[in-house]
Amino acid sequence: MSHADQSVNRQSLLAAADHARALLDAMVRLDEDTPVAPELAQRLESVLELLADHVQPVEAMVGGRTADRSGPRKGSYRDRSPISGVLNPIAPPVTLRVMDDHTANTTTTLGLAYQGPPGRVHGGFVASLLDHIMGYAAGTVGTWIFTRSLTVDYDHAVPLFEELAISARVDHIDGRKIWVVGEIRAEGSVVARARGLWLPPRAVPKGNEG
Ligand SMILES: CCCCCCCCCCCCCC(=O)SCCNC(=O)CCNC(=O)[C@H](O)C(C)(C)COP(=O)(O)OP(=O)(O)OC[C@H]1O[C@@H](n2cnc3c(N)ncnc32)[C@H](O)[C@@H]1OP(=O)(O)O
Repeated sequence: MSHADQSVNRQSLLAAADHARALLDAMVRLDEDTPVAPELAQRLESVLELLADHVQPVEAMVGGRTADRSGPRKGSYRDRSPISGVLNPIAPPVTLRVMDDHTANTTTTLGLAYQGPPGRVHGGFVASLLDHIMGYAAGTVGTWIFTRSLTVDYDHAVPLFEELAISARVDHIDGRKIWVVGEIRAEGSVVARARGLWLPPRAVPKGNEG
């Protein structure tokens, strides 16, 4: 496939991911007695049939930078992230800004697919957002790092449908330990805060040494 074709294909994939995102939103807004339910199930089944011969085996997609170098490039690992992956429909997605001063930030607005208590973002997803943005701040110190500990304070409701500003910074480094703080603001006020510890593995995971 030529570069131009690749780029057109990627645009189509991005559009498909956006449609899938809109589908997730529509699914959680459907009335249980919606008359279109049988047709919806049928149409989605045929979409899955279309994909059946084209989805990659999971082994090709698991892993980091060097997953399956044997075949043609299967696409970026980061594009598949559940938080910032543009090709992953469960990701809002958020566009990360990662800075040289060991900070990371983003903004996002979440809809009903992320609802916990009525009108509020699910607490687990609040933690996931913080974990991800804080992980990227920690990732400015060392490439391979894992969340070892994360403590979230839910100070106030994290609202749906309003722009959330999520930011994180490395607080201090103690040997291998990277301590990070993060927060979420809505309308300028802090609604959730977190503190966490990130650590590199003792050995780089197999297949990702390059
Ligand atoms: C392509 C790649 C790009 C990557 C870019 C980055 C972006 C990523 C974005 C993604 C973001 C999403 C991110 C994700 O989703 S990461 C996925 C979720 N996290 C994991 O899966 C991690 C699971 N854990 C482990 O694998 C290991 O525990 C690791 C490797 C982390 C460390 O195993 P290791 O065997 O080395 O160490 P240890 O566990 O014995 O502990 C080590 C030290 O830590 C101290 N300790 C522990 N807890 C606390 C505490 N609460 N307060 C104070 N101290 C604490 C403890 O006492 C000990 O201290 P010391 O005795 O050594 O002094």
